[in-house]
Amino acid sequence: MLLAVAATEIEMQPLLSMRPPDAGVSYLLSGVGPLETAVRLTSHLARLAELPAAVLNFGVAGAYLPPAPGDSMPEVLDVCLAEREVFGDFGIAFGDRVEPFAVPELGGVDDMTLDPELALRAGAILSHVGVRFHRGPFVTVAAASGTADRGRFLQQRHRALCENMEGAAVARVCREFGIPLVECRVISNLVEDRPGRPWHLQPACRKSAEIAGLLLDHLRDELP
Ligand SMILES: O=C(O)c1cccc(C(=O)CC[C@H]2O[C@@H](n3cnc4c(=O)[nH]cnc43)[C@H](O)[C@@H]2O)c1
Repeated sequence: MLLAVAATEIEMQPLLSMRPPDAGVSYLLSGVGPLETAVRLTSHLARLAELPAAVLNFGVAGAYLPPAPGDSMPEVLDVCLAEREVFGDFGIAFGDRVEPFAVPELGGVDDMTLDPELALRAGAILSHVGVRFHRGPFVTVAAASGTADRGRFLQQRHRALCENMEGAAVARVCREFGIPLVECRVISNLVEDRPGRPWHLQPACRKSAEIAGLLLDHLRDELP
């Protein structure tokens, strides 16, 4: 059994509408943000008689701007596969900067490498069908970045591709339960000064659901 997790109806619904009910896959709406996600996912997993073989976290994300002109970064509707997930706004905020606590004991697990084998498999599945994608670190924030400066800070601090509001919480819970996680998102917007350009939420959600369906179909056949 695989578990597909998305934050909102607008991200989940296109996947459900394009797939028949499937004995090999279950679905969970995590809600928006790391707290709601950790609570709902933990509560869901704790009630299962058998844990899923893997979790897929999918949906949309905001791409950080290129650190220097000409640098390659994801653009709107690009596909991104996570190598790591980091809690980007855990610590002490100085304007757009976030610094870790000086006392290490105050820190929890805030930087997680995702299952490398699963990430490789997911990458191979995407490549096999000709889907181009970016691979790299993702940042999770409780407060979506509203300025390009904050985005630039988080991008440079973590060498990250994009930000979202759930992935690190999913990673932390999966680590606790010993479940491999793969995370794949499609860019709906750029992290820039608000209000910025309009978001491409609907096409990004549709594309993200198509990619999620593809990954679920292949991984369901490959995993125990
Ligand atoms: O209206 C807003 O300002 C707003 C801010 C963040 C997310 C939303 C959504 O409706 C989408 C839900 C989902 O999208 C992820 N997401 C997408 N872009 C970003 C971003 O630039 N920063 C953080 N999260 C983003 C996130 O995982 C949300 O759960 C609306």
